[in-house]
Amino acid sequence: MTSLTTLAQLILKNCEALDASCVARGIAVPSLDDLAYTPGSDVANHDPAVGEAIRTVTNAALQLLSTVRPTPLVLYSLALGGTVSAAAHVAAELHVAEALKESGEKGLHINDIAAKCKTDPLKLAPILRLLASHWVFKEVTPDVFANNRMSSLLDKGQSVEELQKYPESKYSKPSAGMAAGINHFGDETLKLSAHLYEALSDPDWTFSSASNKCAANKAFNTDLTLWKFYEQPEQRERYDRFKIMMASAEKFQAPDLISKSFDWMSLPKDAVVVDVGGGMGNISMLIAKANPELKVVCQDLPETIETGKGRWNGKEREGEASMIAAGRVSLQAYDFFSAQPIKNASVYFLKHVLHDWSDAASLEILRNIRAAAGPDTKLVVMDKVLPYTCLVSEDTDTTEVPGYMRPTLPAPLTNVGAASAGFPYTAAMQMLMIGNGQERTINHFVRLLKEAGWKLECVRQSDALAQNPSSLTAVPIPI
Ligand SMILES: C[S@@+](CC[C@H](N)C(=O)[O-])C[C@H]1O[C@@H](n2cnc3c(N)ncnc32)[C@H](O)[C@@H]1O
Repeated sequence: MTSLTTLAQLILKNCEALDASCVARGIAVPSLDDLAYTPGSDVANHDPAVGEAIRTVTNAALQLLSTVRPTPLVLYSLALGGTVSAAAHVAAELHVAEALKESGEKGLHINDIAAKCKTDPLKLAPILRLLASHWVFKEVTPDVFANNRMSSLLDKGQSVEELQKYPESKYSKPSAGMAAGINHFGDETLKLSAHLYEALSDPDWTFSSASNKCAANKAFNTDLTLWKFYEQPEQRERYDRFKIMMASAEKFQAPDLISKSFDWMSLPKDAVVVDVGGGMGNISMLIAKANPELKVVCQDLPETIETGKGRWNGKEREGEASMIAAGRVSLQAYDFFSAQPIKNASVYFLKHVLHDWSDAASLEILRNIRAAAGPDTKLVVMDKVLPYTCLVSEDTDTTEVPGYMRPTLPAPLTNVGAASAGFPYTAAMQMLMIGNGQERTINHFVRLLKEAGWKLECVRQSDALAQNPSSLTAVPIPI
């Protein structure tokens, strides 16, 4: 039987290890009341042992909280999670963090904050109080709020006056990526979430794999896929915000993610790597820079390829422009639902592509590549490998994929997913809502690839809980 103290002891043991790691790094354990966040000041770093201890603390603390709190209350708190997202969205849109910047730890009265942010103090107060109860902003004295470590991340790097005068350039500073993400989640994600059941319960949509029969279509009352919807002139602000969020999210990924995604050195000189659905070519450039003997072709839809060509033209990007001039990187317009024009490439690389699509659509993409593949071709898929929330032992799971990291749990923990603090599962929900897409478990990948004529040869993972995308290498099999 699990006692509360068993859980508490697990937390204690791992907190001691984290304290020691902070001492060894010469940093203080950060306070949630710190006035600002600075990169590198988190307890978390890239040390795997630190990551493991954090996951255990997270998991044990969440299990402890869910155990001691009244069960109906735990469920209601979960169901009300969307209100926090809405509150953070309002705070970021009204520029509250910027309004509080000057007043430091003393903070500002809610009436003054509301006046600066041009809103009603009686409406803003409950919003800030909900956030403060989650350590985003701090109520320093009654009705007086100040910034803290978490709310400082909402600061877009401009004054309230500038932001109000030029709203179209509110995300122009590098620090605005976090606010772009908060506003995307509080706008699109929240709207889509509210329409998920409507999409699932529509009798004509329930079993549809079409990417225009999902929550996004109900939420925005459109027949267009989300990507086509975004391309409409009146959706420009949302689309730009999405791109800024994606670009800033890349910074949180492990820096060696791409170099470790495949044994690039094993390829012969002038081997062709096709980055299918490669966007504007960021990843193609990374591969080509690290492996100057390869020829990398980035394929994407015509509009994206055109934008990409402009992007690698400027003076500040001479390195990239010269790789294009030398033919090391090229950009090619191509729709991956049609026949693949490059035959027998050494590698077809698909990063963050398949998760956007249902199984039916993914099979089409994979089969088009399979038809172009030669006997020595490798397929590299980079996506999350979604962990099961239950523990799977080697005895019960017969999947044998070299490199697959089976999650483990110290007793008395019972929920693998809790250690991830939800992240891969919320991503899976987003994929479902934006286009009937899927984040997939290892067995799901094995099945899907096999059906398209590929055998999953190995997987490279930096962690077992999908905090980073994994890289799956497959080889063609007879169809
Ligand atoms: C999530 S992004 C991933 C981009 C890039 N691989 C990365 O990881 O940064 C998905 C990409 O698929 C592209 N895409 C969507 N539909 C496509 C299609 N039918 N043919 C080719 N590319 C497509 C999008 O334009 C977008 O660049």
